[in-house]
Amino acid sequence: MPGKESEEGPVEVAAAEDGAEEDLGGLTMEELQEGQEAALALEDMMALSAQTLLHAEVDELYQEVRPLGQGRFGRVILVTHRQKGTHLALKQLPKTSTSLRGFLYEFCVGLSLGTHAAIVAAYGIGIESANSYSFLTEPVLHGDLITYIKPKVGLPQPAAKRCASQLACALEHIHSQGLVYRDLKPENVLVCDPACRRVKLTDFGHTRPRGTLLRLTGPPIPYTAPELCAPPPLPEGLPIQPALDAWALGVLVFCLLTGYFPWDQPLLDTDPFYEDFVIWQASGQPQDRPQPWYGLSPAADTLLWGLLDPHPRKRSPVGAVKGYLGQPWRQRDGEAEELEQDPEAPKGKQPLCLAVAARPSTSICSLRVSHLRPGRSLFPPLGLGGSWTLMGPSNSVPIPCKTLPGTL
Ligand SMILES: Nc1ncnc2c1ncn2[C@@H]1O[C@H](COP(=O)(O)OP(=O)(O)OP(=O)(O)O)[C@@H](O)[C@H]1O
Repeated sequence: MPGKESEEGPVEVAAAEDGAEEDLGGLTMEELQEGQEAALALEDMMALSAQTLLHAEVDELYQEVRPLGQGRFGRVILVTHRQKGTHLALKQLPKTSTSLRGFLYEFCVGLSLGTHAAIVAAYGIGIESANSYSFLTEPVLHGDLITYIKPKVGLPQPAAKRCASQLACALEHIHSQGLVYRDLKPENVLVCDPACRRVKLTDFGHTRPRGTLLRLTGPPIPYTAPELCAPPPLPEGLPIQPALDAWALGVLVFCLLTGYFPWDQPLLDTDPFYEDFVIWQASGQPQDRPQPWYGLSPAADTLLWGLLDPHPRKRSPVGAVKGYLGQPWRQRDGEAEELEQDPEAPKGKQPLCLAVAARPSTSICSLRVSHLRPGRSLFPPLGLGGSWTLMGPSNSVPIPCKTLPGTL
């Protein structure tokens, strides 16, 4: 997404003369300065890039080979350079939905970060055409990570660890530049080879300097950190911190290891899966472990509890992943089974696996139900949408809770 200017603004330094963190919405003076330096460096780069934009139609310079992807804001095409024959990825943003400033912002952030091995390299070529703005990056030809995460299974453990470690390094690099990425999700992670050995982060349209004031503008998604869902500390919004990315990394690692989202939204009272997680974090008792978390190892629990701490100041930094790479992240398969069928589990919390007929899809898929507590709902695996009818274990008798609407 190209950089948006509305609803965002820098924090006023003058508000913090006595160094009180409250005046800065929880930011320290040092953190604020780091963000402001990043913002100034980007402004300089945007001014220079505006002067060096090529004015041409894309097909005068490049030959289209095939589409690589389509986002909400732009399409990405594989092209070849007409003289050299080099393959490149061209992201094209229509002028109807993208301002020159928004384009320059995304272009320059990508350019300043693209030197990292786990970030898509940018080529510093920006083009203004009659109806669009475009820039060029390296093409990454094995699709995005979402297609590799098997629903209800995830990725093989070595691949999950490699992805987590490379993404943690990429995010650390972004944070070291005074920026917050803000859009970590599998769709923005490009895969370089079929075995998922190397991945690269792309799409810097949401990246902002640390301390930029932001409000949540749409409904939260699993990757949205809880502090963004709460009323902001300053009237203008929440000053953003790298902890937002640490939360999203925790959710992504959970998805990689299980093939499930841990919750739909990190909202107590609204999302029973999040509520279960917070109860388990508070008690630390094995019997409170939410069903979707069965199968994870103690090391994965500790790592994820740190990244998913609801308090941003206590949350582990993204680099914490590196300290856990030498330990298993999943229980042995047998152990996971034993846990699921634990006869000692209290009756009211016995996990249950039910068959669900998905509509309008024709396939029958098995979904998990959180706990046998009244009012508790389905735990949706990744990648399934539509509305659902709960069926009994025999796969024939509908359960009294009838049709559950559910859209992913
Ligand atoms: N360098 C690249 N090489 C190969 N495919 C790419 C590349 N960059 C992007 N894509 C593909 O194009 C899709 C859309 O790109 P991108 O996320 O940059 O667009 P967007 O409009 O900003 O998306 P969003 O809706 O998330 O804001 C990606 O999900 C990916 O599949």
